[in-house]
Amino acid sequence: MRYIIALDQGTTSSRAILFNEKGGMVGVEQKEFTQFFPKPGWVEHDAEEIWSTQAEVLRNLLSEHQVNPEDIAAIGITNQRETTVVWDRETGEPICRAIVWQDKRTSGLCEELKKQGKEEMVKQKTGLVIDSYFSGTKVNWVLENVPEARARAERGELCFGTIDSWLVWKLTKGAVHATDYTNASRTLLYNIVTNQWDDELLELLQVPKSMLPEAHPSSHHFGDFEYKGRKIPIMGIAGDQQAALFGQACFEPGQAKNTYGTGCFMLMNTGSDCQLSKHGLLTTMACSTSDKLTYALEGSIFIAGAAIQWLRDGLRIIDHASDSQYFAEKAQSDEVFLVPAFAGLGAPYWDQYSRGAIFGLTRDTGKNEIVKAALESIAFQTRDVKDAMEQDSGISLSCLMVDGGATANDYLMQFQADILGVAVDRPAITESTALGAAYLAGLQAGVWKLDDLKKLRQTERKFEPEYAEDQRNRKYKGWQKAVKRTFDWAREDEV
Ligand SMILES: Nc1ncnc2c1ncn2[C@@H]1O[C@H](COP(=O)(O)OP(=O)(O)O)[C@@H](O)[C@H]1O
Ligand SMILES: O=P(O)(O)OC[C@H](O)CO
Repeated sequence: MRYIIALDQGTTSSRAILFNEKGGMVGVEQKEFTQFFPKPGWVEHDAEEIWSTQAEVLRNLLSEHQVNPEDIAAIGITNQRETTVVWDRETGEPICRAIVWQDKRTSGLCEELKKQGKEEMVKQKTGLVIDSYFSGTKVNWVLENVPEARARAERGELCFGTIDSWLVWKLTKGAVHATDYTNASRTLLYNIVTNQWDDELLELLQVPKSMLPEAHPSSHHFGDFEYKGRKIPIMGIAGDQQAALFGQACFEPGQAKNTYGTGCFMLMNTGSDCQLSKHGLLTTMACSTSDKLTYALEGSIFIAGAAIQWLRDGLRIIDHASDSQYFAEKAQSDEVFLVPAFAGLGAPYWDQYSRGAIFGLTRDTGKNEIVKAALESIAFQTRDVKDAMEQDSGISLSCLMVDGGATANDYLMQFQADILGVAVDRPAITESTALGAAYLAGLQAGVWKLDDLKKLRQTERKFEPEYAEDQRNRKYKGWQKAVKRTFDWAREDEV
């Protein structure tokens, strides 16, 4: 039996997952790591801790399951995207903490770039909007604010990478500085039409070219990790959301998935068509197994499962995320709406000044109603994105493939089907992200062919919509009214 290891480096935890050649999950190791919130709107990770937790779960997986290193065909890496690491090429040490995708410190620079009228040029080249979410302004911030950083970067002494690059660097002991197209396409520095780092964008954000990793297709031999005297090849890399699209076997144009984790990310494969959105979505690169490029439309929602974490850790009204289902089912009112714009709003609104709010409170509103509104906000945001996606692509979704931690919640899944008016399909393996990374690596290692993978996906449960049309429309209108009222809230000149 041959095995593939997926390293899944997420926003809140590092995981290592062992898959066998039938696509079955044989083992999982997971370790959470520290989230730093040094100032309002700032979110940081310690890149060394990311590496140490990732290395630890990999070691534990290998020792726990006593797999012969000879039987491991390849490693695939998948990662939280956009999070920015800058390290010293000589010592391999990060020069500051990693700036996380949720971090808003570069909102001012983004605003400035928009005022300079750069939005259209950036969109045409990158498929993205100008937002602090992406890596480019974060690299700029590091170079401007860490002492000596700019001079060192100009001298070619510093490397920039998203988390995949950082892990490859560490796994190969500094021999390889690389990334894949999916991750590169989230930096605001990569031209997704010409498929290369873009000089005009590098100039705009003042990032020296010498800092950048080499970009390759997602299935590619990136380098080797030495374990017990054997070289295990790293054969796959993809940003976690593109990996999930691949892991859900959405290989054909028009197929879409939504991943419910800290945020929610809906992606639709658009094939070789680099379609730019007119409705607030992003265009991004999907996984490529060769030099033939594949694109996707993406709706990025910043706060989804994180709203449930907030109920647990912030408000402390639930003990476990899974308790949210129990309280939501006991709720009496249907009129409370919670807009979890804790980090502004992503797709399709892109309002970095929006902030969270709860609407429709009355004297009888209690914990149950708030919990229900938080869960439902995840489904409403998904509906916003799904409508935009249908308008952009001209395709009506007949079914939505779902995955990620919060899909364990049956109340949420049923409400999702109800508010979308289409079926929601939960697969037997909801670890689509890791599975996608394993598929990419396994394809390159010759363990699978693409046709084999199509047969591996199995549905665990399909949630059919039960709402009548008018009920669906009434609820959704309430959400639209609520979300609009949060716009521009934190803008200084707003009265
Ligand atoms: N049963 C549940 N109901 C609602 N939300 C849940 C449930 N289980 C987990 N979550 C949420 O899902 C998220 C974890 O999912 P995961 O896919 O591991 O996220 P990530 O990869 O972003 O760290 C957390 O934000 C958590 O609050
Ligand atoms: O780590 P996740 O699953 O929250 O995903 C983060 C996304 O990649 C951010 O773009």
